[in-house]
Amino acid sequence: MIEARNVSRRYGDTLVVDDVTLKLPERGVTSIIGPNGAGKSTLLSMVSRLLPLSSGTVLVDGMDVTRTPGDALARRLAILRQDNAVTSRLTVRDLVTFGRYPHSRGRPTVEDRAFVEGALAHLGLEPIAHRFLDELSGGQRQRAFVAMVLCQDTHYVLLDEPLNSLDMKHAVAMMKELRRAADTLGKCVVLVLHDLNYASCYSDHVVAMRAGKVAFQGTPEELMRPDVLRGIYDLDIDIHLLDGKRIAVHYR
Ligand SMILES: Nc1ncnc2c1ncn2[C@@H]1O[C@H](COP(=O)(O)OP(=O)(O)OP(=O)(O)O)[C@@H](O)[C@H]1O
Repeated sequence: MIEARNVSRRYGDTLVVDDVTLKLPERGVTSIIGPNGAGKSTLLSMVSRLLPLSSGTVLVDGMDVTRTPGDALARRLAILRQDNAVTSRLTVRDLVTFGRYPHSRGRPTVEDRAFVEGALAHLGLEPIAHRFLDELSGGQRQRAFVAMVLCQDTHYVLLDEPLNSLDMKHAVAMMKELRRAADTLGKCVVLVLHDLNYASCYSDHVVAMRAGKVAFQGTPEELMRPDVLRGIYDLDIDIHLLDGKRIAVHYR
């Protein structure tokens, strides 16, 4: 389980994550939503130790992330960051193979290669596996990075805005792939999302952040109510029931 205890992060005098205490479900898909600047990425970065905590503790399966050796954490938890710049010239297959590093240490086995080919196939990357990352569109590159993260085959899969740059077809395919990872492989998938309707249709649990604090936690059904959403976004959002799913409409 991922557990944050009184976690804060400050920049100068500004608290951007403010005393957050939170337990994330051990399995399934959890979406973190909330307005720009609410602290979602900062929280995810602290959970994955990309960013030091100003105070508090993050535990992953009881291990304090600040004291756990990097390789031990990398075998339990993988993260897709928002800024996926790569400087060296890598092909898609090289990048995805790199995801196996915590297991292969740079010497991929037959099993590692099978994971790579599986991840390429699941994300529809086979036709472009030989292409260099700097020859790809934004959405193709985003899918390659997600494949790298999934290839790490960790129990905890953290993704900061995985739908960035994806068209509707690829966004739906990505969410189905993440659901598959949760449902058939039993993983814990945690993602930062801006689109409420993807959060509503594909999550088991939703955490909403606002101004550095957890403003709401619950099921999509509990989230998708105009009064709850107004409290998170300061916006009038209508909810419509469509095929049993709650759909938000905010255009007026
Ligand atoms: N290096 C930094 N120095 C100063 N302030 C920062 C730094 N990084 C982030 N912040 C501030 O911390 C706050 C939280 O940022 P964060 O990226 O966690 O928000 P977010 O909820 O992920 O937002 P978005 O939806 O826009 O991606 C913002 O006000 C941001 O300006």
